[in-house]
Amino acid sequence: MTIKVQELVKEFRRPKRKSGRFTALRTLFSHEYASTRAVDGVDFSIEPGELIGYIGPNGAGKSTTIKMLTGILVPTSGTVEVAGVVPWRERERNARQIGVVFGQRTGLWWDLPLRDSLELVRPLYDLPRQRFLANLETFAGMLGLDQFMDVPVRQLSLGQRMRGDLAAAMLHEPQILYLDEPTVGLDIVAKRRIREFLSRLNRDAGTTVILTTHDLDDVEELCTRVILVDHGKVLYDGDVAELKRQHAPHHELIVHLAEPAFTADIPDVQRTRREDGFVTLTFDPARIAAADLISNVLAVHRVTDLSIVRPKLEDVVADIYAERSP
Ligand SMILES: Nc1ncnc2c1ncn2[C@@H]1O[C@H](COP(=O)(O)OP(=O)(O)OP(=O)(O)O)[C@@H](O)[C@H]1O
Repeated sequence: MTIKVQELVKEFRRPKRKSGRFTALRTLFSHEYASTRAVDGVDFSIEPGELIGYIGPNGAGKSTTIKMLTGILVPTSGTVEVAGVVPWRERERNARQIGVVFGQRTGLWWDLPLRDSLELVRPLYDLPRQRFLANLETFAGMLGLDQFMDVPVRQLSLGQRMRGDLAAAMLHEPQILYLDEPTVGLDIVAKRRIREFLSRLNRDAGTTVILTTHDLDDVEELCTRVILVDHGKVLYDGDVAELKRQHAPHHELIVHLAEPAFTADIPDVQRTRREDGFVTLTFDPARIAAADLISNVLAVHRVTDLSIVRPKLEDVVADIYAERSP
């Protein structure tokens, strides 16, 4: 069930807008086009059972890539293989092995109770009744759907609807799940529930999960690997921890001392006294381990409080975006 993407390009062309009188008419008959390279030579491969964060700023080309992986869009050039299937050539075969959830839209029937809406998934995949019912029970249990199975989809809260969408995407037991912003607009509890579900699915069923999101806490909590894209190109593909090491190598130890002056002299550590009386010690864990630093401080001072602050993925990524934006 490997996903292989090579030199993937998607260009959108639209007629150049003409200015002056009869704008719409002149645009309609114009043969000039403006083109956007939404995806500009992307390569990656994903092994079965990985849980990947596919991230990047607005307009980076994430959704366009997901749409090519799911077979909704045909690329301008390049290749995609999902378990040996070229998604846009064999859409139906591809659909049987993947589940898709777009956070901004629902795949459920608005006017039907959730149960009936999920029931409509069955014929799409020719699922035998017994298998369908067993899966429905499993996912309803995992996602806590039982209380609102009989509520029309239009009356569900965003979080409840998203859980319904996740169940709908998983009823045919796909081995790959694509999620485009599954936690957008959800409160903290609903987000946590979705994250727990994805983590369990990945751990217990070995489902490969590809997740695009602007909520980097989703990535930090769920993913070990991240693919960072901007302007249609891959900027980074690898470990979340390594991305942090490369861009924000320093951690902070924040201490509060019983005595007024900080006198411990520790090489490679920068210290600043904060207005609230705490001292911030900035250190590189590759040079000195947090535990050694703490012992060094405790050897000289009586400490009344301490905490360690590690760089957050959100800050690291915000810095990368900021450096790149014109
Ligand atoms: N159907 C389309 N026709 C023309 N241009 C498009 C189309 N779909 C996307 N684009 C353009 O392609 C670029 C990439 O869009 P895409 O939606 O893939 O980005 P994204 O990374 O998913 O962004 P976001 O985080 O805002 O959802 C953008 O410049 C967008 O305007």
